[in-house]
Amino acid sequence: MELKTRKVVLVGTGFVGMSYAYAMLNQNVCDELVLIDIDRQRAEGEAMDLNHGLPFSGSHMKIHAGDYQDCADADLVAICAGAAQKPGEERTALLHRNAEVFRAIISPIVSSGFGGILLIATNPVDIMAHVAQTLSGFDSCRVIGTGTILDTARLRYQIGRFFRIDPRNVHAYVMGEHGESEFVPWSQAMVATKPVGLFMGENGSLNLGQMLQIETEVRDAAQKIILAKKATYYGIGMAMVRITRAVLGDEQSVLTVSTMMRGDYRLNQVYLGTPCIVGRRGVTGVVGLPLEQGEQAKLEHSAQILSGLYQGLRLS
Ligand SMILES: NC(=O)C1=CN([C@@H]2O[C@H](COP(=O)(O)OP(=O)(O)OC[C@H]3O[C@@H](n4cnc5c(N)ncnc54)[C@H](O)[C@@H]3O)[C@@H](O)[C@H]2O)C=CC1
Ligand SMILES: CC(=O)C(=O)O
Repeated sequence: MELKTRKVVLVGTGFVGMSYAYAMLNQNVCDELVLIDIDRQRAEGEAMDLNHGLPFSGSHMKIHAGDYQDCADADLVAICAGAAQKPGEERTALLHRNAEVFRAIISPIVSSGFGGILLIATNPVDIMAHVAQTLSGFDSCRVIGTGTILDTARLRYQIGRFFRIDPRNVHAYVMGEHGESEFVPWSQAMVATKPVGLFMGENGSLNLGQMLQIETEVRDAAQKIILAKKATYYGIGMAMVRITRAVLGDEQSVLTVSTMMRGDYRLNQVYLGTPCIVGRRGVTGVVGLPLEQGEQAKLEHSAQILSGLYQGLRLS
């Protein structure tokens, strides 16, 4: 019996796209990786460069530049195409430019007959995932935004550093918009199974002021990196690989991706970041955390901002 190959198409071979591709190669995540960019020459050059790393990787991945017809039999299409923030610019300032980019990209993906999962990283990612879902007409479970997975990684890293604990043993989430209105539901933050407020590490326990400081550092991390080196890409590239692995391996992993709320947290018809169950069929469930009243209000505030911006596009 012939084994089914795992095929991924990447649209947008800039900083984020190529960090994703490089991590995909190093982690040997799929059998075929196709690179698409409006700048075909760039996609071809990137494919050549990655192929020259194959002899060092232990991977047999087939990597090549392609076009939208390649989406027809792909398991997952990842989109990182579009404009990125300049120093001081908010993610939401990119909305209209990137909505135009998506009008050009989504239609040929759909026309190819693509039946897999769409993974969106382009900012502002929650609204861009919603735009992709509307333009494609796909069931929302098949259209996933990277949401707050990167912010959550930044949070886990910061809490781990404070307590000198492996971040993989920190279970805490950033929820809401991947942007200014995101927040940490501290009532749900644990080290191992112990609430973060009760945990004692080498530096003692985490007080409210320190929690606020960590939350602010997480929220401002992107601006700080963009000011220092123009763009952020390694973290998001690896986060996208994590989501891709969950989909291709049908892992049913809990990841803070952006998905359409359908009555979850008493919210409807808005994409935002929340812990979700991710597998072969995309998002198969939203993990409903018992948020405190103030945390629920922050989530609703985030939803209101995202919903207003999406509706301003007048797509449907
Ligand atoms: N979700 C997240 O957590 C993160 C999202 N991002 C976002 O990812 C996006 C990409 O960022 P970078 O890679 O740094 O930008 P970049 O400018 O390096 O790359 C963008 C690529 O998109 C391509 N492109 C533009 N229009 C296209 C079209 N119509 N069809 C095909 N390709 C097209 C460009 O040729 C370029 O290669 C930005 O929107 C950025 O804000 C960046 C970091 C984290
Ligand atoms: C650029 C961006 O969205 C981030 O690094 O969080």
